[in-house]
Amino acid sequence: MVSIVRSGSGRVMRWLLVYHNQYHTLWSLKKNMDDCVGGKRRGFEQQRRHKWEGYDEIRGEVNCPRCSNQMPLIFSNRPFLSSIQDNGMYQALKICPFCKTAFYFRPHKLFPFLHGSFIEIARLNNHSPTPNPSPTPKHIFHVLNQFVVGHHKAKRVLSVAVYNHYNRIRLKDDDDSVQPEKSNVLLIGPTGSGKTLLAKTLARIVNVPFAIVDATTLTQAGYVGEDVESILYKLLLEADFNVEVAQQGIVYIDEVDKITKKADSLNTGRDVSGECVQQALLKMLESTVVSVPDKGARKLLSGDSILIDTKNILFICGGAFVNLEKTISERRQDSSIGFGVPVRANMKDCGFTDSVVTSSLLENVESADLIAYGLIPEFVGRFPILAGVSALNEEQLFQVLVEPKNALIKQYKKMFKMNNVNLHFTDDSLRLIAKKAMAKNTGARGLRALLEDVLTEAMFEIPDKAHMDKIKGVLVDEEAVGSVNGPGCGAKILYRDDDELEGPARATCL
Ligand SMILES: Nc1ncnc2c1ncn2[C@@H]1O[C@H](COP(=O)(O)OP(=O)(O)OP(=O)(O)O)[C@@H](O)[C@H]1O
Repeated sequence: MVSIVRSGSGRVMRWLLVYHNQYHTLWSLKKNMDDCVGGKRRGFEQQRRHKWEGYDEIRGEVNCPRCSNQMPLIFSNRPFLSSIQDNGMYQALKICPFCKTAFYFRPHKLFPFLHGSFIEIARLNNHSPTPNPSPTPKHIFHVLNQFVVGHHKAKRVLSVAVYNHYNRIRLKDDDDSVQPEKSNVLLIGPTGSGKTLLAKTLARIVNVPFAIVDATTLTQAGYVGEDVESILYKLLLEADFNVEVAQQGIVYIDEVDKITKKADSLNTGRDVSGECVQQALLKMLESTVVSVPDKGARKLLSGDSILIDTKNILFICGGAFVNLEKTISERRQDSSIGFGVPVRANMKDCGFTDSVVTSSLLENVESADLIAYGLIPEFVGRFPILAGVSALNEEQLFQVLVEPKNALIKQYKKMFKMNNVNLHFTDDSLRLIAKKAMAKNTGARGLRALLEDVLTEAMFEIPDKAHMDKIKGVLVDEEAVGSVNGPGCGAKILYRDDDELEGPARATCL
């Protein structure tokens, strides 16, 4: 929920903005709108313009439904075309200055509350060269909170890192010899904890192109696999081949823990060692001009290439670094914090759970731990910002299901709504799904698979037009989900005909 403040008056009136989903927004006006309809309009500032005399404007601040940045908005009952007769309807057209997305505000009714929806018309220019104005760390943190559950400390670290990075770019024309260096970020945390989501959301907030690559597929030129240059080709693609824009994008390199010496010893089957891949990445991570083969083809086969300067590209690397906490614990023991007793054992004795111990250790990760793990010092040196995220606990998995703007439950409800069917979940069923995901140990990644299991049969049945008008709704309760280790009967399709319960649930549940 976001409040909109009416401007132009000493008395601030708050409105309530409720997001339906990313594109459509329901507007509610807390204050009874009685004042502003039927010609009374006492509550609003009336701005008369010479050409459009007689029409009213309502000024507000809204958060862009796409990028969440705040922008001013003016609703007017002035028709968009002078040839169209005045129908008294308030409406607004707006291009978000941050993500360059054009929206039309279509009101449905003004009384008793202002109701309407945002319609995305077009994205004019996907990305702007330097985000202007650069969102502040607090704003970045606030938006991250809307999309990513938990990881409070990592979000603060990332908010500051991204703010500084883009501020640093703005300094580029300064004559001053002081030039802040680039600070790439290394995110450490278990699978499905939201590392990629964090990086993706950051790119969205600052509205720059974003590319994801898997470190395990990278290799050196001449070997089977992707050359490191292909990373920049992906960024170029995202930037619609606008080199200036691509040069300020964010690259997320996943699974960097798989290009360590330790991973090599597990025989990954690659032609080149992980260490060679780290070496190949070094120049790009820092600042160099890379010749990116056109069409992403290999340099040897292709004629043309595009030059990309990486000095303003923010690289975020992520990896699970399984058992890294042991290395950290051993180091801390050496530095006598544990008085000879392993730190982990110490903390466990104090009643901390395994995950709390792990996350607290990961928050104290240092470059030396990563070198001990098998990253080469030169590689680690290019990541001055280290952030640890811990495995999500059961409560957080529950929150992932319902709270983020793009929460899974909201996505499925929307899909069912497309067939005019309401999907309901009981609170207990969602908690059970979270429990099952915990047992699977795949973090939030496992939640979607569990929901698919429960909903597939219902999704198979519902679009069948013959039954659609008879359907009252679809219910997911504990029985539908089953138990921690066993499957349930699947979502229950409720028919208008009283006691009728059909679909996958019928045989087992009734
Ligand atoms: N903290 C979180 N808040 C909200 N959603 C999350 C969170 N963590 C994971 N998810 C959900 O789980 C999905 C997978 O997460 P993501 O890919 O970011 O994990 P990851 O840590 O990068 O995993 P991996 O290391 O395996 O790549 C996301 O698309 C998102 O829907």
